Amino acid sequence: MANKLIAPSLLAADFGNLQRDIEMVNNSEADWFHIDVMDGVFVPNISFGMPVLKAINKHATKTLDVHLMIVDPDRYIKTFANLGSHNLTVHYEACTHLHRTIQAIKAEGMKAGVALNPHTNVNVLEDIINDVDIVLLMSVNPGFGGQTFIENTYQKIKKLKQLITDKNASTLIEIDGGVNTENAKLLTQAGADVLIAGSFVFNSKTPKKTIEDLKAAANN
Ligand SMILES: O=C(CO)[C@H](O)[C@H](O)COP(=O)(O)O
Repeated sequence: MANKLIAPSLLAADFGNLQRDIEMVNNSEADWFHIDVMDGVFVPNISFGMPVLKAINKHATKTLDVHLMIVDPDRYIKTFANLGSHNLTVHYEACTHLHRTIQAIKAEGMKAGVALNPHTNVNVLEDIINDVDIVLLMSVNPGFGGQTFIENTYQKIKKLKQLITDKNASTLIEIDGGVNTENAKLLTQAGADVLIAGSFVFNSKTPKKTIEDLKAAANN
């Protein structure tokens, strides 16, 4: 089984001690930093934007996996590339010309991701899956950390995995929301490649060990 990746979500970090939390992730078994940018329009919450990403990039030593929960993301593709993003994920629901957006992300040298809200059927990606590096399945409604995992996600992962196999694509499946050591193994067994975890990691008294436990559960 391929190495399953863990991406702690900085949304749940202590912003007053951001450098400390970034160093913790740097020194842990985590693979990526997950960074949620919210605009208060596409989702009912505002997180952080460019200056914070610039600060994260100064200290982070791992892949920056940026998730744009914003309307009309095309406006900022170049900006996020310049800020050091390695992966840039946009929402299917926020894009009018998804193919064009994906090409624009790749043209800036980044991996292109597409996120699907819980209500969006994975079939909408049928004609574009070979162009997509990462599909991020929201396993909670986007906008807030600490929500309960939506069980329907398992069947979406299996369906998406089948689509990827049928189309002979090499797309990674990333899961976002409510991930913990209870569901990590079931998620990777269903076909997930990358697990994002925010509150489960940063609310833990021993976050570095929690990342280790998640990594072990995901790869068990
Ligand atoms: O995209 C997100 C919310 O919209 C986050 O990445 C999500 O917050 C993950 O956090 P948690 O592990 O606490 O559910």
